[in-house]
Amino acid sequence: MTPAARIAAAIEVFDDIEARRRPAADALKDWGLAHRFAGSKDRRAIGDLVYDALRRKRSAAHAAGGEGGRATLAGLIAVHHGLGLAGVEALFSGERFAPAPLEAEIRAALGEDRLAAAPAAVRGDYPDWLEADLAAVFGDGTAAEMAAFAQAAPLDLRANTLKGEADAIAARLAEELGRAPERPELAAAALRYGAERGTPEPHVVSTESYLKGLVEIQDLGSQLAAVLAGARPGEQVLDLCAGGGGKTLALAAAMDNRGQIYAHDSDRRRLAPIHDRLARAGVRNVQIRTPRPGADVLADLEGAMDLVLVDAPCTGTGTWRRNPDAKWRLRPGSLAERLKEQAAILDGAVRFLKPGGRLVYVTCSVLEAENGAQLRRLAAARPELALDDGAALLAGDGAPPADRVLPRPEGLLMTPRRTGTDGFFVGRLTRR
Ligand SMILES: C[S@@+](CC[C@H](N)C(=O)[O-])C[C@H]1O[C@@H](n2cnc3c(N)ncnc32)[C@H](O)[C@@H]1O
Repeated sequence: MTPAARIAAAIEVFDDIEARRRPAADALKDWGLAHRFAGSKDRRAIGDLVYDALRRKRSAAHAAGGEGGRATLAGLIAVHHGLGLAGVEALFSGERFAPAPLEAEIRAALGEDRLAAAPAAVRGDYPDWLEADLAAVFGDGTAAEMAAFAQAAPLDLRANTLKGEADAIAARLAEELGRAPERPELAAAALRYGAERGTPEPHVVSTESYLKGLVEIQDLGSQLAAVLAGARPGEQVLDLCAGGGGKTLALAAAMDNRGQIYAHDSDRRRLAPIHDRLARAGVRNVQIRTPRPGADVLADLEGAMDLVLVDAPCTGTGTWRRNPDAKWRLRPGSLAERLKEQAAILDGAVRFLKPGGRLVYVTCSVLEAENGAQLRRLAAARPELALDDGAALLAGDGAPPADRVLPRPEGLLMTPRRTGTDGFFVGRLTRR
């Protein structure tokens, strides 16, 4: 397919996502099934365009003075991909399989610099209803912080130190993929393949390193959240919302397989992949506590934990680089639901702490209501808990330097702009 034909396909898929309010992955899959002539390179390029257009939906459409797939793709290519009006006109040629020539209004808008004077929510590509929440956290930096959420995310890996040295694992992966990973300075075990337009993401999951459990796919922010949890060899640790076990595996590596981790999730289907992942990674200090109807499967852990990790269900605003369609689907009602769940989980987590035990709370959200406000509420309701600030968290081994995170009174925030990660909040309370 020509570059112009790929853009025409991206416009079609984008409009399908918008019209039917469906996940981007489903719309792309359907397009692929209906256009079997398109090769894998074409499908990937179309997918990249669609995801990029979703990340920059507001700013791109605004720059092109319209809305919908045509305006958004035209604005994306002119402004964000740097091709300018002439570059877009060459692609929107109306020739076979290319998009039809630009409407006069789009051409006129692209001839101006409409973004410079646009409101922060347009420049930063986020929904208006979150303006106050985001400004409360980022202040004047809101548009810049959120613009970083509109960039494509790298592929981050964690070298599994239970199976080898990070340097040796990086070298092996470089050989298998014919491309050396970067080594982000913020975590000793982190490996990274940057997202470069036009360069396909390496197929890590088919490498021997991956199949043998030498590497896990995990955003650097998630890796750092596990480091900041501060699990030490020999401790008793409850991973209360373990899901597929991303943080469980990182905790086990930090503990060098010593001590005990109990991995639980209220949803047994979410927990299901953890069995294979633990085996592949050579983890031996995890007991999986699968929920059973009517049973308290964690009753014996009451008052016995050095560390309880609550990696809470959240709105996922921190993952908008990877899930840009979720950014536009999020509604106040779902935020309210997550807030209720988080409060209930936090309240329920306290019973497991032994005196001196730490409750570490993690979300992949940047919204204050889901983060600091939850911990302030819990600390006020439970005088036996002391709320630690961000500085205390950063004093631990392997923590990122203070100037790379946004310190908060109740913990700290990582963001794409500051930390080069997804958005993550980490806070900690200690039982007196
Ligand atoms: C952010 S995800 C966990 C991700 C996981 N820790 C990881 O690192 O891969 C949040 C998880 O919380 C679980 N969850 C929701 N409500 C819960 C509850 N009341 N108790 C325990 N887990 C819960 C969800 O099923 C979901 O798997």
